[in-house]
Amino acid sequence: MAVHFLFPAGGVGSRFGSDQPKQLTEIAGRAVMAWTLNACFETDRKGRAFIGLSAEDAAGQAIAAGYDELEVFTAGGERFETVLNGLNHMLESVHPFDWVLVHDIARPCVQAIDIQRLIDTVLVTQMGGILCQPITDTVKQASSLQGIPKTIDRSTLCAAQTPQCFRVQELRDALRKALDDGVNVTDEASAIEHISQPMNLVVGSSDNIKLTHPEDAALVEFYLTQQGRI
Ligand SMILES: Nc1ccn([C@@H]2O[C@H](COP(=O)(O)OP(=O)(O)OP(=O)(O)O)[C@@H](O)[C@H]2O)c(=O)n1
Ligand SMILES: C[C@](O)(CO)[C@H](O)COP(=O)(O)O
Repeated sequence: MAVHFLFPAGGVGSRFGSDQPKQLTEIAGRAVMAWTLNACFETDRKGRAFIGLSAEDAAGQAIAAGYDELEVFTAGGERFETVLNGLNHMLESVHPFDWVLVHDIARPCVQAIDIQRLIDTVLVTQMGGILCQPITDTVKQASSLQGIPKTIDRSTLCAAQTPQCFRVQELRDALRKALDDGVNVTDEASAIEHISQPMNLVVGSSDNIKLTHPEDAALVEFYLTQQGRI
């Protein structure tokens, strides 16, 4: 079965706060979305690649047009809607049992070696999986900023990254069910958890950060430099 990429790229970056979608931010002369796509296309994926963009995002559309292998679909108002649009679009022409790697366009420091390890794990086990990172801080349960918070055993916790890889139809159906059931879906794994399916947790790299706040741009540049990509 093929392994495809789906890039949700319809966000506006409200927490980043610039006057354009954050994935258009230039780092060392190249847009964040281009750094992300270049890293992903270094992998041995043997599948197609789809990107969800807003119709108003002319600059994003222009960058996407520079990649022959990218197929564009229309993004939704929320991340899960973009992913759902993409999966529905894919199911018109790919095999439902194919695998899809969903990767935030806003994670430009992802390394091909980590994506490849996720792909290999999924294909060997024939079970979906996600890249993740063990939590290093002591974690408090804090429903308010007062009172005595509970400390949570961090050995049971990890931070979810992307890519997250599942079968195309299973993920589409799981996302739909999660939405029908009113479950808050911030990543693909949330939907798969809701249908009680197991998945692989593949430890990735701590530099696979998401460009979220303005200060993350300097970190992205630092990590890309450290990786020898700048
Ligand atoms: N309607 C949306 C919202 C988000 N995303 C994508 O989902 C990924 C992760 O989302 P996030 O970091 O939340 O991006 P934004 O929505 O752009 O940021 P913010 O929440 O700060 O507005 C990004 O690649 C973003 O482009 C998307 O495809 N469609
Ligand atoms: C998918 C994700 O990047 C995994 O960490 C995350 O869930 C996106 O959600 P956010 O609320 O926009 O950070």
